[in-house]
Amino acid sequence: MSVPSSARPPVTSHVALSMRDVNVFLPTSTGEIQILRDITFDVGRGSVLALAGESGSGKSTAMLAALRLLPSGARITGEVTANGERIDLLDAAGLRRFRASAARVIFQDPWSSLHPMHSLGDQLIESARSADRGLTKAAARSLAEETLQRVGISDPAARMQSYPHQVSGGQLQRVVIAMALVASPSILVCDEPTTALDVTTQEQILDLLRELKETLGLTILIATHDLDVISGLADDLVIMYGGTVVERGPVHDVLERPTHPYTWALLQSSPDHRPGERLRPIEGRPPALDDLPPGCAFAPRCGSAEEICRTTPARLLQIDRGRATACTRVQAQSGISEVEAAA
Ligand SMILES: Nc1ncnc2c1ncn2[C@@H]1O[C@H](COP(=O)(O)OP(=O)(O)OP(=O)(O)O)[C@@H](O)[C@H]1O
Repeated sequence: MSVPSSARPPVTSHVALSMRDVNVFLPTSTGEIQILRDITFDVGRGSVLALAGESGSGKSTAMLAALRLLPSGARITGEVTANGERIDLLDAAGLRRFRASAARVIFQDPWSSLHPMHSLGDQLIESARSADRGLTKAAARSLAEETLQRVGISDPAARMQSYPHQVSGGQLQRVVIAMALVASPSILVCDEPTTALDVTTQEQILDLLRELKETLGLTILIATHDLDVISGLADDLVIMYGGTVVERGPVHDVLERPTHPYTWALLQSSPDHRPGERLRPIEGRPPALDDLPPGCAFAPRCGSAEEICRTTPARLLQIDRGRATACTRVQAQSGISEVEAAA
């Protein structure tokens, strides 16, 4: 018996952040290039969803699209919903409010997230007051100190006086996380937040994110190359390839029973799941986004590809409760067809 195969479940109140058929086009000297294709996923309220894939698969662009932080000239279609609000329809004032308080972003490199000439305290206070204009400077200061304590910075009052160059990378990433938290966001978007840090520090930052999810009920969308990040922190996993989602599901299901040959190849390329290890490249090269093959984008690198994979575009379809795959062969084996999906 087949299960319902729509890969687009309705957005419910349990969903904090949702992307529906999101396409992103960036301008080039000769026109525009499509970076993302039909991205669809939900991040459950208070849960962690990881985006994984090789470099260039579109993870960062998907995160920027979720916050409408794309470079100028970018064109986006589809729907982005956060806390029940259509982000793709917000005007400039609505967007400023959304980014100042509801959703905050943490980038890979903590040094680039902070102004080198301003004290950490001033930057934390500014961040808190950008989210709540009614907050006095004194209240913002005490919120900043409390938050530094929460993220594991000792002697916060003294640390507030420091400048970024006086603090180690791991401590600085904690400060960047505190800068996000002073805004009391419900959604934290983390773009490879540990990649620039040494392995021990990576572990500490991951522990902190786990703790914040548990104690504050934060919803976290995280992009990563690191399988250890995925298995220890995420509830759900989205695998991206060539600007599209090729597999989606609960993290342990996907890691233990991958359905898409690309997911399988990713896991094979890093069999030990060692902490801090970046995924080793898979044989062959990722596709050029402006020259995708006519069928499945992974077919040229896929040892199991058949004629249909090379000729028919792959579509992400639900094959089991909570599981979706874009592998045409697996869909056929599961008795799922696109006709059913459209019904
Ligand atoms: N401003 C831009 N103009 C043109 N192409 C871009 C731009 N930004 C990103 N791209 C292209 O979009 C694709 C996806 O990039 P993106 O940074 O989203 O991938 P990623 O999976 O996050 O990679 P990484 O892990 O290396 O950060 C890449 O091919 C990249 O070259």
